[in-house]
Amino acid sequence: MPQSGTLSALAYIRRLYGVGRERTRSMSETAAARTPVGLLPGLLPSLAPLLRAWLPRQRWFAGKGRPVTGFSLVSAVELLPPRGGNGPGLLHLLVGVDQRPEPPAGDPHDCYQLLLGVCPALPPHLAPALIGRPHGGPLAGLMVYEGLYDPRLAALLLERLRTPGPLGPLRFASPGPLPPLPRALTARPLGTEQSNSSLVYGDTYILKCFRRVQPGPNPDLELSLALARAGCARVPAPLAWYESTAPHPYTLGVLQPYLRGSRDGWRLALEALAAGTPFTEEARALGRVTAEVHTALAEELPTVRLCGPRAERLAAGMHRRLDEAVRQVPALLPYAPRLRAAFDAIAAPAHRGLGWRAQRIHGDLHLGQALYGPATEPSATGGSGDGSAARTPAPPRPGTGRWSVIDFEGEPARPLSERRRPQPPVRDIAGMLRSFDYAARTHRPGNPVWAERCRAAYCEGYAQASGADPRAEPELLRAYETDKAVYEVVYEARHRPDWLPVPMAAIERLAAASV
Ligand SMILES: Nc1ncnc2c1ncn2[C@@H]1O[C@H](COP(=O)(O)OP(=O)(O)O)[C@@H](O)[C@H]1O
Ligand SMILES: O=P(O)(O)O[C@H]1O[C@H](CO)[C@@H](O[C@H]2O[C@H](CO)[C@@H](O)[C@H](O)[C@H]2O)[C@H](O)[C@H]1O
Repeated sequence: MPQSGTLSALAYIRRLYGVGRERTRSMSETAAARTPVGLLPGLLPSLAPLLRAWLPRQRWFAGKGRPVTGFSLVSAVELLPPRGGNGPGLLHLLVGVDQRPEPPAGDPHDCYQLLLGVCPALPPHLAPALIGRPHGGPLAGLMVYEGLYDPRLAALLLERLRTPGPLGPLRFASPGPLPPLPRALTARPLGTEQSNSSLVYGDTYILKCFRRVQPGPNPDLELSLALARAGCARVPAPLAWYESTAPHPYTLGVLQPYLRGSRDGWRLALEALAAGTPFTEEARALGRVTAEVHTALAEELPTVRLCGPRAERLAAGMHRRLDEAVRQVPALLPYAPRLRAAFDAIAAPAHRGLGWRAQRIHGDLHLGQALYGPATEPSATGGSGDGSAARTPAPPRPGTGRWSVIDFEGEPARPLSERRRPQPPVRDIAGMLRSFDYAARTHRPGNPVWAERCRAAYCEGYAQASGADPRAEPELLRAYETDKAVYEVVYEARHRPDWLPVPMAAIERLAAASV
């Protein structure tokens, strides 16, 4: 076992998992990083049948429901060469996926980040990670699997993040040196697969690997760095990240401190509903935190006023998204005219020379993005002086903890350029209001009074901390709630059809309300 927190992690991996010297030599080899020229010919054609079956089953695969018609290799890096010894290899691939029909706007194909483990025989505990065994090509006869599920490969990725610098088309970066690695920092994939894939290292760090990537800085990294600069303690500050520099700049992964002992707001809200207890104090505190985050973002990044054509474009965007949503989910059609009235109402002030304040925002705020944790800061390493892992604190009792906000990526389905634009902060508030409604409707029996109380308390908390009550702009709030509900209808239809009635009930309510 390692002697100290600053051990060579390679030596640690070697000892812990019995990875041979020949194999681990690859760590220094990878520093000189190569595109695996020997692998390229035939690699993608041999993986294509496996990926065609495996990709659409992944929660993070955005193109569900449209057959995959082809693949293209955007980049390939051997983080650990396959066939280098007895242990596994790790391939980093960026793969373009062609589907039919092509999306009506934007890129004709999506690009996904894949971290593929490769080994001669898969240990039984990794059986669920199997992608398949290519019949031909450079990996013929080897097992190809989801590399993030293999703690040996996850450890390698963390070690790579500790040594900033280029690696072929990849670049590893950090704002400062990582704290010493605590002992026994075992990696586990986060159980709940969401839009991306996350690995938790010994309850100390969390590494989020983005799946569908788009060229340009991912706002999850960009905004978390800005908030760290602003000294906002409500958002875990990035410790390291990796990106690709060629052929396109993609943000690929971000390492943050893991907030031990915290629980997400969605679970807490459902528990409160089940216990029949109010959630208004938590909602009020969350409103205050949202205001703190918005204030810090407005201090750190540009703000604008959306007047004239820019305000009209806001409404036009909502109309466009509704058009597309109706195409995908025809059940929206009967409600569309009434929903459109809500969108038109926000363009009206533009005709009177008025406008809306806009700034960088979270972009996909809901209860699952708020973590309620112990009021005191966890230590940066999670380790005690001797390098042993710290005990995970018990989750705080209601009223004794504090909220943090995570996942500033915005709505993953939207183009990155759109997600990075300044937007009215009311949009985030609408997202959270929708979430209280979601929780209350998911619970049996539904509890609209609970939701209404939470919604009011959340707005009050926001007003207390920012001086601006979001309810003072009712047209904007309603338009954004409607826009969010439309997004949710498409999201649920695509990812969780059983949940479709939840946002559809909101659509019905919003369409029935008078403008
Ligand atoms: N810093 C953190 N500390 C503790 N848990 C976290 C942290 N960041 C994320 N999580 C957990 O990981 C889950 C997924 O993270 P998120 O950033 O929302 O990923 P995705 O983009 O895949 O939805 C969250 O719901 C939360 O439970
Ligand atoms: O957390 P992600 O960035 O992956 O966000 C996506 O998935 C969310 C669900 O996990 C989805 O949120 C919707 O369901 C939530 C309950 O599960 C609810 O609290 C939210 O209000 C509702 O929008 C989110 O929209 C989607 O982008």
